[in-house]
Amino acid sequence: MDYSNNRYFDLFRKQKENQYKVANTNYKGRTKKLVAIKHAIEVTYKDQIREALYNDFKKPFAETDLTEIYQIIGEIKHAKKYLKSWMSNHKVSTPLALFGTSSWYKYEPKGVCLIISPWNYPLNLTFDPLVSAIAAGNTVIIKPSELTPNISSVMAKIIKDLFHENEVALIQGEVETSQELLKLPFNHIFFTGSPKVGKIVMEAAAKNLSSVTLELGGKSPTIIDETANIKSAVKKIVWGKFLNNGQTCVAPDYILINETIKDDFIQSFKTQLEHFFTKDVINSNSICRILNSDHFDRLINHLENAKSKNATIEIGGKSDSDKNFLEPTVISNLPEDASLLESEIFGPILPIKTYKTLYEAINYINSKEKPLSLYIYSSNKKNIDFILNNTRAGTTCINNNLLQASNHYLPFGGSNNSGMGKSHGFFGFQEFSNTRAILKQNFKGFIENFYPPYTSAKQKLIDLTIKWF
Ligand SMILES: NC(=O)C1=CN([C@@H]2O[C@H](COP(=O)(O)OP(=O)(O)OC[C@H]3O[C@@H](n4cnc5c(N)ncnc54)[C@H](OP(=O)(O)O)[C@@H]3O)[C@@H](O)[C@H]2O)C=CC1
Ligand SMILES: CCCCCC(=O)O
Repeated sequence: MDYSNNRYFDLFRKQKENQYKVANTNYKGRTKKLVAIKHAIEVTYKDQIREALYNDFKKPFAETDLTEIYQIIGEIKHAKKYLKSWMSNHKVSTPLALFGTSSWYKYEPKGVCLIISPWNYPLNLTFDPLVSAIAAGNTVIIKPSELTPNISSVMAKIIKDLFHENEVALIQGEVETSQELLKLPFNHIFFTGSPKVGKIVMEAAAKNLSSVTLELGGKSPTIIDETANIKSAVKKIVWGKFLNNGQTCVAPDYILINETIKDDFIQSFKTQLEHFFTKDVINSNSICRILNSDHFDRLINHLENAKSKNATIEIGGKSDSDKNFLEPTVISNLPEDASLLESEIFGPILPIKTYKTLYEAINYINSKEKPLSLYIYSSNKKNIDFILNNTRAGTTCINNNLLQASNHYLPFGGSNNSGMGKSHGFFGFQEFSNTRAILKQNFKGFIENFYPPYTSAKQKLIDLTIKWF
């Protein structure tokens, strides 16, 4: 296939020519690169990162520190701690029939990789896979979102500071840039974004049989049963829902609550919201803005759709289009065809559905696509086990939310429509590695007894081997 007319082919070719030099960097060399990234984001560029994300969509410094910078530092510390083991030869047992051989497997780099990342946690969701890719010994081309230009420019500076373009390069650009890059025969593509675009990426990857990791989104349900500690559940859900103003892939998308505790939940929710953001939410410095007018309009359309179907606005509902601001809003009595119950909300609106029995709640969840996250608030182990055993999800938190995305020992990712492949820690390292099996013939063993010609004596030996070994 001739890629020479592709405007990024020259860069791709340089990385391809450089891939074995990068691949053969030892443990110390790879951790040195990771430590350089850690220093850049927690010292050299920290203020620029904070300012850039504030200028992109008023992300509070505290949230930048916690959900962007800290997440990457944790990922790097984790990789540093375990990379030597991950990179080692992993010996395996030898079956008797293969007597005379020894076997092991090792993780080898996939080669030249592409990372396409979204706008909502741009540093975290670009550098987290980058840490895994570097730990696994790959070269990387990065295409961040055009929708957060300030942080993309800072990330470009960091990458240019630390890497030659034949190892890691960041290309700023629009959708057309992604589409042009997707035509190239990358060894692996790590995409984070919507299921809609995930399908486009997977289709493009198929043309070159590039392997993919798809970190997608979806409607993450939160079940609250009658045994839940309501006050505790509300505090966690208000935090998880309005962190990044609901623009979080693992945010609780909607609530399924036992009908007997709905009113208590609403009352407690109102109190908690005021405690976090005061009554004057629009001027709170503890909540970011909706990214842009497109997303603002999308959310207002959801609200108008709900009102047109006589849904109940339990909390909030006020907006200010000049500031892309929508109050944290809780809505109940939504009909099944309400748009809020159909597409991922990705913003500060929380639909509430009541249920009579757990079966009803589980059947509703299973009528939808498999979610990225499923949350359970309950103090009844039987209920918790029943939900876990009768639903499917990429990740789950019990009596909390979001935290499963911050434990580097856990695999992070979706299932089917919410994604494929996993990231974070060892799982991210594996995504950017090919597991190579190796068997070595050390001395004469059994196997040559089964070579042709197949005499009756050999057939007897084969029968014995199958029966006993
Ligand atoms: N599983 C996870 O870890 C996460 C999943 N998500 C999901 O991502 C979505 C929100 O992020 P968002 O950025 O809006 O997602 P999009 O899918 O719209 O965009 C993701 C990336 O793909 C690029 N892109 C957009 N359209 C195309 C196209 N037609 N061809 C090639 N590339 C394209 C975007 O570029 P540009 O922005 O420049 O247009 C961006 O870099 C939500 O669904 C959310 O659930 C978000 C965070 C984490
Ligand atoms: C708390 C950090 C979450 C990052 C990925 C997301 O849910 O969008």
